[in-house]
Formats: sequence, structure tokens, C-alpha cells
Amino acid sequence: MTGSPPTALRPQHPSPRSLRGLADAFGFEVRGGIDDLDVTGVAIASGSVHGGDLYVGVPGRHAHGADYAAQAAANGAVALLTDAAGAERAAESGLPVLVTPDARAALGEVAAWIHRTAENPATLFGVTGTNGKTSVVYLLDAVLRRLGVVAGLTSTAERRIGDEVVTSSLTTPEASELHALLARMREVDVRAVGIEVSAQALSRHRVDGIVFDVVGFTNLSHDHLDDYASMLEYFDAKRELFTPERARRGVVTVDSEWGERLVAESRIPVATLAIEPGVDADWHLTVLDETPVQTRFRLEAPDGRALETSIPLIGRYNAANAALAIVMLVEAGNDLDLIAGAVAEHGIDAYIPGRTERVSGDRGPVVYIDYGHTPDAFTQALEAIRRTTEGRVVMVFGADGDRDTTKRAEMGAIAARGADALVVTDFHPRWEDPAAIRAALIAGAKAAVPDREIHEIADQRAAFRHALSLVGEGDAILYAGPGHEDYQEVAGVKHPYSARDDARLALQEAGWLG
Ligand SMILES: CC(=O)N[C@H]1[C@@H](OP(=O)(O)OP(=O)(O)OC[C@H]2O[C@@H](n3ccc(=O)[nH]c3=O)[C@H](O)[C@@H]2O)O[C@H](CO)[C@@H](O)[C@@H]1O[C@H](C)C(=O)N[C@@H](C)C(=O)N[C@H](CCC(=O)O)C(=O)O
Ligand SMILES: Nc1ncnc2c1ncn2[C@@H]1O[C@H](COP(=O)(O)OP(=O)(O)OP(=O)(O)O)[C@@H](O)[C@H]1O
Repeated sequence: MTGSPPTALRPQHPSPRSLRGLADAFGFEVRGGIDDLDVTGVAIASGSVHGGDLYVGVPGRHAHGADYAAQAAANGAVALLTDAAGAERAAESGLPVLVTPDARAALGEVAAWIHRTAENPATLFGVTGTNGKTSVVYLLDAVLRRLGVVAGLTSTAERRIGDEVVTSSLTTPEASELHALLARMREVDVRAVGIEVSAQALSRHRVDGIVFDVVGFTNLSHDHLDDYASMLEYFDAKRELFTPERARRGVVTVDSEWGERLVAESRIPVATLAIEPGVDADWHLTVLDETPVQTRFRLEAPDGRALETSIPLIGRYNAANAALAIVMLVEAGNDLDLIAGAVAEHGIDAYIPGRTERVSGDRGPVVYIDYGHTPDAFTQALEAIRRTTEGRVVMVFGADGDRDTTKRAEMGAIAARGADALVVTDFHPRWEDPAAIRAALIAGAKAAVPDREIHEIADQRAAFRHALSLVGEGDAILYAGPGHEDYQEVAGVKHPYSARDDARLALQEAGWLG
């Protein structure tokens, strides 16, 4: 899904808007006749244009979208919005053209205008940070449901409109898709939406045309240094969310120096949250109890009130994610006592697909499938599992091909320090040599802990089964990487593979799961 959503994620009853009105509102140069034309939607991928759409042709890394204007026209586009170069390239398409210097930069506001998303909006929550964004939007969703609010979310794993669920591709949809989704949500009375905001989304205008009611920051650690030249550039991309043009209020987790820095540099009012004792913050989180199946915590408000609840997830970091969600809800105007009452007795019943998801049963080793693919995610998940495991911890992992190669040695080193045995396997090699990726991980592991037990098994199914042969009752396996995904990408081809399903099958084969 690149650019324009399937029908379910679009408004079913769009109200047409005049193309001339659009051109006038934005001051676009017009080439061709547009006076009698109406527009009902907007798309930036020619393949997902619906009849009545404005097709927006933007230059990309591989192509100029304007080159696909004829296909967009064949699919029912009424006009093209593009830059001057695009207008030349699309001259043969027969579509009237609206010209602007940077069509991607215009897309968010244009999509907001077409879908009227500023009218009667839901309460909008935006979550950013290296790790924990998906988790926080699911936790927001779970608490909102407990409060009786019809909620929606967009995350790396899924887009949800109330109870309707659609699998995601990008973490943050393109602006055309995001505004269509918000318009669809309004049609079915969704009143609060959690939106995961990646750094790339901020750099590439994907959340333009939106002013969030409350934004939250989880943490910042090594990732995406293929897209950003340094950690500072990566931080600057995320900091952009904490500006009045994009959000009204913020909540910042301040346990790291990046959190402190964000508070200092934020241009909107922010509340602060800390999990580490002794850190100066408005809200304080204390973890009360951790087991392999749940974490119980207490959250203290600046006015001395407190909330106690549990989540069906392991790890202090997940308690921090839940606390961030709760503080964001309070900052949006929800009463803390009301939230406390809603989650006190049964806890927050969030199910987050593929985030330290326990796929094992009551017998045998505990097996978690996780989406962690950064050094910090490895650290946090391993620490959480170590604290609740009496026996050995075996870690199965690989690393993304064609993505930030500089984190691989560190990932290997953290795995070697945190687990008793490693099974290094393939993740998504994409166009890279998978053996070279495994070698980088193993080199990092050996440099950190030279005598660590390491098994190299390229095939994921075989790797997991081998890990299973190394453990027994009281032990744990962390299989980090695949999370909720249902494919493995090799040289441009997506092969079906669900680590969760396969791990359950392997546990059954081993007689540990009924
Ligand atoms: C680097 C990046 O962000 N790339 C995005 C970009 O692709 P691109 O520049 O290569 O596009 P292109 O292939 O040159 O095509 C140019 C234009 O022509 C259009 N086109 C192209 C071919 C065609 O037949 N018809 C057509 O209309 C395309 O839709 C596009 O609008 O525009 C595409 C269309 O929207 C996106 O799908 C694509 O995201 C790719 C898949 C991607 O992997 N992005 C990653 C880096 C990303 O954004 N990740 C973040 C963070 C994840 C995390 O938190 O870890 C995310 O938010 O997902
Ligand atoms: N607060 C946190 N701090 C550190 N690591 C975390 C935190 N929350 C989750 N993680 C780890 O990061 C992994 C990904 O979590 P999650 O999907 O919520 O993050 P994300 O920011 O949405 O990342 P992505 O956009 O890649 O999905 C989890 O599986 C877990 O290993």
C-alpha cells in the first residue's frame, strides 16, 4: 500500500469539492480546463487511484510520479498535481495539471482540504521515538476502549477503525492515505485516534495538515542512520513534532539525555515522565511486580494522586509505554481518577501483535516473538526476560538487509552479553548477501563475549527448531525481529513466513503446546 488506501480505509461518502476552489485556495498554477470538475479523493500512487481522485505526482528515489499520470487517468483521476518538471513529463496524459514547486510539501494540506479533516476532528494523539511507538498507540487504544471511547489507530502493524482491522505497510501512511483514513474514521464516529509518527514521516511531510492534540516521545537510540547522517539529525527530525504547527501539548519520557534535550528544545508545553528513580519529572512510574506474563506498576501524578494497574506484557519499558499513554490521555483532558477506575480491577487488556508476544503455553520453555530490531530494543527485551527467567535465555535473531548496517555489530554484542546462547539466522536480507549480514552480527557478538555459544543457521524455521532443542522447562527463547510480520523479503520477493505461527507449530511438534 503506497500512497492511497483500499476502499475500507477511505471515506465511503466523500463530499465532492470543486477543483477550481482547490486551485484558488492554494494558489496553484492551472494548465488545462478544470472549471466543471469536482474532486472526491487524492492519491500519490497511480495504482491506487479511485475515480474522482486528484493524482499527485511526486519525485521519488526511483521515479517521478508524474510519469504514471496516464495510468492514474485510466484509473479515473480527474487532474494531476505536480511540480513544473512533472507537468512537462505528464503532458501526454491528457489530464489538467495543477502546478506547485513541491507537490509532496503541498500534499498534506491538500488532502486535509479535500477530506475536510479539520472539521469536527477526533482527538488526535501522535507518538514518536525509536522504540515503543506501536506499543503506545495500542495501549492508548486499550485504555480508550475501557473508557468507552470509539477509537482508531495507525501503527506499523495495523490500521484500526473501531473494530475494523487492516494490515499496514509503512509505519506512518502517506498524507493522502492518512487524511482519507481520518475522514473514514469520522464517518463511523471514531472520537480518538493514536497515530504512530516515524522520523521519516516528519521528514517526508506524511503528517502535514494535522495538528495533534497531544504528542508523546518514548526514547531515542541508534536506528535509521542510513536515512540520517547522525543521531542529532535523527533527533531533529523527531523534534519537529513538538512544534505549535504540529501539536498543542506534549508528554516526554525523560529517562534519556535525548528526552531532557527534547524538553529543553520543545516549542509546545510538555509534561515529563520518568521511570528511573531520582530523575526530575512531573509524573513518576514505579514497577511493582514483573512476571513472564504481566507487569504491575504505579503511576504518580504531579498533584500526588496515583494509579495502579497491570499490563499483560513483560518489561519495565512496556510499563513506561503504558504510563506514557495514560499521561497523554490526561493531557488531552481525561480525568486521572476516571482512568484509574477503568483500569484498576482488570488491568489494561492490550494485545500488541508481535511485541514480546508469548506464543508458548503452560509447559516447557517460555517463547517470545518480538519486533525488536535495534540495539536498545534488544537490551530492553533481554533484560525483561532475564528478570523473569530462572534458567537459560536463548536468543534467535538476524538483521535487516538494505537498512542501517552500522547497528549490526552492536546488536550482536548486546545479544551476546544478554543471552546464554545465540542462534543467528536470516531476517529480511533484501538485496544483500545474507551470509555477510550474519557474519557482521556474529563478529559483534564474538568481540563482546568471545566464548559465547553461537549457532549460525540461515533458515528461520530450522533456526527456531534448533533453539528449541537447546532449552527446557524454566528456560526462555527470545526470537527478535519478525514480530507481527507474515513474510520474509529476499531479493525483492516476499516469501510467506509468520514466526508466530511457525513457533507455535514447532512447540506443538516438540509436545509443549496442545
Ligand atoms: C525512502 C522512502 O520513504 N521511500 C518511500 C517513497 O518511495 P520512492 O521515493 O522510492 O518512490 P518511487 O518508487 O521513486 O516513486 C515515486 C512516486 O511514483 C509513484 N509511482 C511509482 C510507480 C508506479 O507504478 N506508480 C506510481 O504512482 C510512487 O507512489 C511515488 O509517489 O515513496 C513511496 C510511496 O509512498 C513509499 O512507499 C516509500 O517508502 C518505502 C517503502 C520505505 O521503506 N520507507 C521507509 C524508509 C519508511 O518510511 N520507514 C518509516 C519508519 C519505519 C520505522 O519506524 O522503523 C515508516 O514510516 O514506515
Ligand atoms: N519503551 C521502549 N524502550 C525500548 N525498547 C522498546 C520500548 N518499547 C518497545 N521496545 C522494543 O522495541 C520493539 C518494537 O516496539 P514497537 O513496535 O512498539 O516500537 P516502534 O517504535 O513502533 O517500532 P516500529 O515503528 O519499528 O514498529 C519491541 O518489540 C521491543 O523489543
